Amino acid sequence: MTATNDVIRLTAPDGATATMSLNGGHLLSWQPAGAPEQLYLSPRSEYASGKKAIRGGVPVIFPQFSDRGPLPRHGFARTLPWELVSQEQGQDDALAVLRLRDGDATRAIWPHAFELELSVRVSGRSLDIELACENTGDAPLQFTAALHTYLRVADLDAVSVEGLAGLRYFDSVKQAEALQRMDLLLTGEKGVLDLDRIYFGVKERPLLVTEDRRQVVIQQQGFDDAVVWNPGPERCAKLADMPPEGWSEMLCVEAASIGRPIELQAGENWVGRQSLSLL
Ligand SMILES: O=P(O)(O)OC[C@H]1O[C@@H](O)[C@H](O)[C@@H](O)[C@@H]1O
Repeated sequence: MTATNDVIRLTAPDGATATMSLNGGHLLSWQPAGAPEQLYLSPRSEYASGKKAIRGGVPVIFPQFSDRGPLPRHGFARTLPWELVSQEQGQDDALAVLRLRDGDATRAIWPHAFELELSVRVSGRSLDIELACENTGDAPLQFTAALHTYLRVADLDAVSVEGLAGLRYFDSVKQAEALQRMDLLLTGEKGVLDLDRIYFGVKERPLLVTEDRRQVVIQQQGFDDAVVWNPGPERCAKLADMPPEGWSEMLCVEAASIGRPIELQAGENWVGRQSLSLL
């Protein structure tokens, strides 16, 4: 395992790897043991620190999801420099812990004292991403958050997501609430393209993402909701940091807490986790 500039490479003894950037506390790559890359990273992504978030991998969304508040879109954690707390190779895994604390830049727009820790663990065919927040101030604070995972797919038309049946969702494209009736969400379907939905109350339900014979199980803890996002061709064309066809090679399945913001009293902690396993 090495740390070059702001990039940290984790390698488990079984060959599973992950790469993280201290810029944004951003997971860039996950390669399970004996399997290809599982995360999408845009070839047009901008890496310049403090300017734009990296497009792809797993951006950390904190303390505000999307435009649901006065802060910059998706908050500030994804564009600030994080520090490396620890990095180690265990008997059957590799782990890194990154930290972000409040500073002048955050207090100028969000007047709270906090400490975020992002822990990433790779082992075999699984990846665990844990986001912890401690209220280090003396007043209560509230936030929304997400682990904005961009899954790499070969062809969105062949991808389905199972496990959301019966849940209410907010359709951010139509700006309306709806009920997910079918268990199978065909993400590349005509009419579903430009998919941007917040599913409420997912909690610990496992979600199964299938593309031909590849299956990834995603399970979350601590996060209430999940977001499924794909910009589709038209919206993608407007994203300067995505190639025109990039939308067909990715699907975001995000562990999130949006509907019910997380409240922390002084000294309290919250932990949210997203675990991915390649079957
Ligand atoms: O372009 P950004 O700021 O990284 O956001 C990407 C997308 O992130 C998703 O989480 C949101 O639901 C979408 O509405 C948004 O477009």
